Amino acid sequence: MLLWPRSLWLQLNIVHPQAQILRAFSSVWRQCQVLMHELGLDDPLVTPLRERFLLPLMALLYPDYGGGYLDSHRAFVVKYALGQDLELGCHYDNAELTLNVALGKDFTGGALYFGGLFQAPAALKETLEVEHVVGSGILHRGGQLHGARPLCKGERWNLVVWLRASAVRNRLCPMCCQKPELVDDEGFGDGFTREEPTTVDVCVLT
Ligand SMILES: O=C(O)CCC(=O)C(=O)O
Ligand SMILES: [Fe+2]
Repeated sequence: MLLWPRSLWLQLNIVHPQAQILRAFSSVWRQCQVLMHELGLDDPLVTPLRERFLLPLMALLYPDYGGGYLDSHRAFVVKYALGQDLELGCHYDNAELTLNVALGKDFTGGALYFGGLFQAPAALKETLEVEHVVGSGILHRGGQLHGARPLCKGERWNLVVWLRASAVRNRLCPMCCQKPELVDDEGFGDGFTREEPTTVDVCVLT
C-alpha cells in the first residue's frame, strides 16, 4: 500500500532546514530526529491522517489495542546515515500502535525486526524481519519488541507516528505498566488525559 508521497523528504529538506540538523533529542538512543509538531506539520498533516485514515483502519485491525480510540500521537522523522545513526536497538514504543513510513532516500539495509509483545517471556526468541519500502508504511503494536538493522548504504528517512489511546493508557502506563501519575504538559504530552474518556475493555497482556 502506498502511504506517502516520495517527495515528502524533499519538502522537509527545503521548507524546513532544521530537519537536516543533527541534534540531541529527548531520547538518548537516537541522534537525529525532528518532531512533526516542531515543523508545524502536526495540525495540517498528522492529525488529519490519524483521525480520518488511521483511526478507522486501526479500529478494524487492532480493536483490542485501543485502535478505535486513538486520540493523540507523537510523530517524528528519523534519519539514518553513514557516520550518523546506523541502527536502532531493540525497544518498544510509548504508543498503543505505531505507523512507520519509509520516506526515502536511497538506501540498503535498515530492515525492521519484530519479536513478540515485551511482556511475554520469550518475546525475542523468533524474530520477523521486514524490509522498508520507500513510500510504504508498516503498522505494528507499540508494545511489540522491535529494532532496526544497520544501514548498509545511503540515507534512510522514516516518518514514525506513535498513536495513543488515552482510554487505554490512563488505566495502565504502557511503558512501566503502572497506574500513571500525571503531571501537566503541553500539546498532547504523553497522551494521557485527566477527564475520563469513553472506556474500552482491553487486556494489556493479550
Ligand atoms: O528506524 C526505524 O524505522 C524504527 C524507528 C522506531 O522504531 C521508533 O522510532 O520507535
Ligand atoms: Fe519503535
